[in-house]
Amino acid sequence: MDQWFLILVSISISISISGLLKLIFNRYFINKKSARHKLPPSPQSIPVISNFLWLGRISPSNIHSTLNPLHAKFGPILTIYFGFRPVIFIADRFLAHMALVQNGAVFASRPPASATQRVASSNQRNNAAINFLVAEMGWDPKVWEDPMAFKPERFLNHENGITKEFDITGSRQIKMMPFGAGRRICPGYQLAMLHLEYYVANLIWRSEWKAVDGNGVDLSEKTGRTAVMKNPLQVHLSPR
Ligand code: HEM
Repeated sequence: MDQWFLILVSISISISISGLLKLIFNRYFINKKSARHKLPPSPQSIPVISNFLWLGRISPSNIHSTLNPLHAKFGPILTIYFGFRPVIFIADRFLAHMALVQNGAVFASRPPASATQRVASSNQRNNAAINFLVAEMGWDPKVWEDPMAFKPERFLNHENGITKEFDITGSRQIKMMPFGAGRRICPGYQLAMLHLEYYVANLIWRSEWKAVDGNGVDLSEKTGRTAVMKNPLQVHLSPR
């Protein structure tokens, strides 16, 4: 009986070890060789250990501080392995337009929702998840003058003396993409825009707003699960 038990345990251990070795071999030798020309650059890392460390290092609250230096070094598109899964990060609006609008059909599939993928709009091609760093695009000073300032008039386009609404769908070029872009753009974006405008217009129409200390509104933000006001707005509200 004892002998059979030992034999069974030895067989299970051998199978587990060979499975693990095969996974590592595939990931580091076969996949890397065939994917070298396909996947964007990736930071050098200690095999296996670093892959799992990224899982803890990149979270919604520190995604920008972790990725910014990597983008500065490797460019606007890079690959990070989360465990054995390649995750591609795109921080450039031209690349986003190329992927989501010009090649929309190729990038139209989606993975199941998970914490990191909720950070930004994401797609999946084969086994690689692709994340678009939408906040980076919306803060680009090359596109937006003084991007953090409250200037609602920047969303109005003037063409041949005619004022046109800003194209939030990014169909011609992406300047910001709060609703995604291309084939899988949020189908509720028009309803959402209407609702938001209606909501804000009513708040202003029905009530007078005065900052408590008489100062202006502080638009600086901090990141938690989502971006929130660093110094929350305190106001005196009175009916008009
Ligand atoms: C301010 C409000 C809203 C924002 C910022 C927003 C943003 C988004 C974003 C970023 C996506 C993902 C796009 C992508 O994967 O590339 C999305 C998807 C989606 N949104 Fe919205 N959304 C809003 C309101 C709404 C409303 C009001 C509806 C429905 C009435 C809606 C329905 C959907 C659906 C069904 C999808 C999935 C589309 C797909 O995967 O093909 N959204 N939204």
